[in-house]
Amino acid sequence: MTTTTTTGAVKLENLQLGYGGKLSANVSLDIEPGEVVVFLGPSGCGKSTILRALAGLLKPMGGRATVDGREVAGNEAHCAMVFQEDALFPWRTARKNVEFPLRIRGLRGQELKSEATRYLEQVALGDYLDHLPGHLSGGMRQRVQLARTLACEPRVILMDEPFGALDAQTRLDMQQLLISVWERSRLTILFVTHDVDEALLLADRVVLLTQRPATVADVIEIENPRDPSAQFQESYRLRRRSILDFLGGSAARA
Ligand SMILES: Nc1ncnc2c1ncn2[C@@H]1O[C@H](COP(=O)(O)OP(=O)(O)OP(=O)(O)O)[C@@H](O)[C@H]1O
Repeated sequence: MTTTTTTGAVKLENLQLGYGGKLSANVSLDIEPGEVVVFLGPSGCGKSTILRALAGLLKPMGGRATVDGREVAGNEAHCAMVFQEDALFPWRTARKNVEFPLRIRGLRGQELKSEATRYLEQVALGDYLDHLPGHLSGGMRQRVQLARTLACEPRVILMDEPFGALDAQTRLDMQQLLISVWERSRLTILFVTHDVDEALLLADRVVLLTQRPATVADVIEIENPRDPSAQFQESYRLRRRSILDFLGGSAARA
């Protein structure tokens, strides 16, 4: 992987997570700065739980998670989350939504406006600055959410099935948009999906998780990450088949 990114190293060390004393995940994993890691696993295994812990929304039952050597605590500023259902303020325009984290960062006046505009232009929404979320399509709302996430200047972006609710074409467009955003920012991205093709397109590494409690079953290095033409290679077809077999086997055992 060629990247000059120096921040955004994520380390999960025997990280145990759960609810009401019941274990949902027990994972160890080292993620390099600027890496895109995609989690795949059976439904309910604990994928979202891992992201929630990194966002500081869930306290570990054991072990630890660090970002650049610093233990993740509540309200983790270094990690920003993008959910499947957009979490925009419906009464604020696209630009005002993006201004929100910028205000927290201390920006005001013309600088606030121009920075928010710049982030929205990065996601090709420069013509929709004053639109309310309700007047935007699902894909556009996800783009606003991505712009708002970038405006937080996180070291790590956590994406929980962000394109799961979009139609097939919009989903492909969003994948390409995310690739172009990543190429510019080189941020570390942890991404959860159920879609094997999405995982194989976006990831530097795909992490296969077992049934609940999620543990790391396998880590697959992708040779040509973010190259759409890779899907026409035989190696892609074989890898895709083996992942589908793994997921199918997990579902059968559940
Ligand atoms: N707030 C909660 N309270 C209690 N149990 C929970 C809570 N959130 C999740 N769980 C349980 O923890 C387990 C892991 O949930 P999680 O949402 O992380 O799975 P997932 O792999 O992301 O699922 P899916 O692929 O279906 O989205 C599930 O069995 C779920 O029922």
